[in-house]
Amino acid sequence: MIVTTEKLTKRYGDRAVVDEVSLSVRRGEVYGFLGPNGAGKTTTIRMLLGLVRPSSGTASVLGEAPGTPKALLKVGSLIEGPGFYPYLSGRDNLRVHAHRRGVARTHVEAVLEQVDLVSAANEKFRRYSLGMKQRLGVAAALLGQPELLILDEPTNGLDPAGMADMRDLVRALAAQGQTVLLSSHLLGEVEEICDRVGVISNGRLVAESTVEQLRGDTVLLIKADPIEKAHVLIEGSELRGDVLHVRETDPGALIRTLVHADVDVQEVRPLRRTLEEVFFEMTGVA
Ligand SMILES: Nc1ncnc2c1ncn2[C@@H]1O[C@H](COP(=O)(O)OP(=O)(O)OP(=O)(O)O)[C@@H](O)[C@H]1O
Repeated sequence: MIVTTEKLTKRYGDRAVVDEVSLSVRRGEVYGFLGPNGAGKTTTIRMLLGLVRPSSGTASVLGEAPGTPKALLKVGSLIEGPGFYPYLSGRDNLRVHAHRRGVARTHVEAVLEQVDLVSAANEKFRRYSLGMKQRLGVAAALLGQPELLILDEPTNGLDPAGMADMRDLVRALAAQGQTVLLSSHLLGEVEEICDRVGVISNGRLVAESTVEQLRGDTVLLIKADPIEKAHVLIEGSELRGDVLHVRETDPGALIRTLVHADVDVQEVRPLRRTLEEVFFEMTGVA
């Protein structure tokens, strides 16, 4: 396990903004920390980085207590935009960061490549698009080859193209084996790039599982004629108006059964609950 928390809690006054959160991030996965604004994502992440002291509960990051020098050396993070100098180039900004963190200069070229900014490396930071600025932030977080990369709302404020770019970047890093913990209030985003998801609502972790598990079983929708005959033939099917719903079995076998019985099959398609629907059910927030 790269990260584990045990009943991690942060109270401000008598309000628990993070309330007994127990989560785990495994090596090599992209873990999505999903929740509406104000749910407690940033506070949790700040506790994992040793920036906020928990009121109770524990957290372990790469086997270390959060915020200890040993833990910090193995974690790269992008929370608030890192300080970059507008009049320095992207490359020079990274050199400054590398120097501050005691990372060899040669790493700068490697991370520029990782985030696909080599061709723009000599341009001044202030000329970068928001998406490029964010990628440079990820590059800075990658300096020192951290075992864990933590990104807090990495696509916030980006236009759709920038968001797509950032998703591609996270996927590319994951393909290289990088463990990533990212937070988001965007379901589609988490759905697309994460292996597992922790859903947080009002400070509480209300679910933790793979995206698939979260969605639950897939249901097949069947249109056929005559529908009543199909209903009788397909065990466990439910007649809903003029279509059938059935928990996914083998669609091929199902179609064969109907066709052999002279039932005309017009449509068979999966009815997938979107993560959005699931999320809404769990948090009451669309
Ligand atoms: N220092 C603080 N003092 C008091 N309340 C705080 C403090 N920091 C955060 N909060 C409150 O805790 C709650 C959770 O905030 P947090 O930033 O962790 O949420 P979040 O899920 O990251 O949301 P967002 O996406 O808006 O950042 C919010 O209601 C916030 O107002």
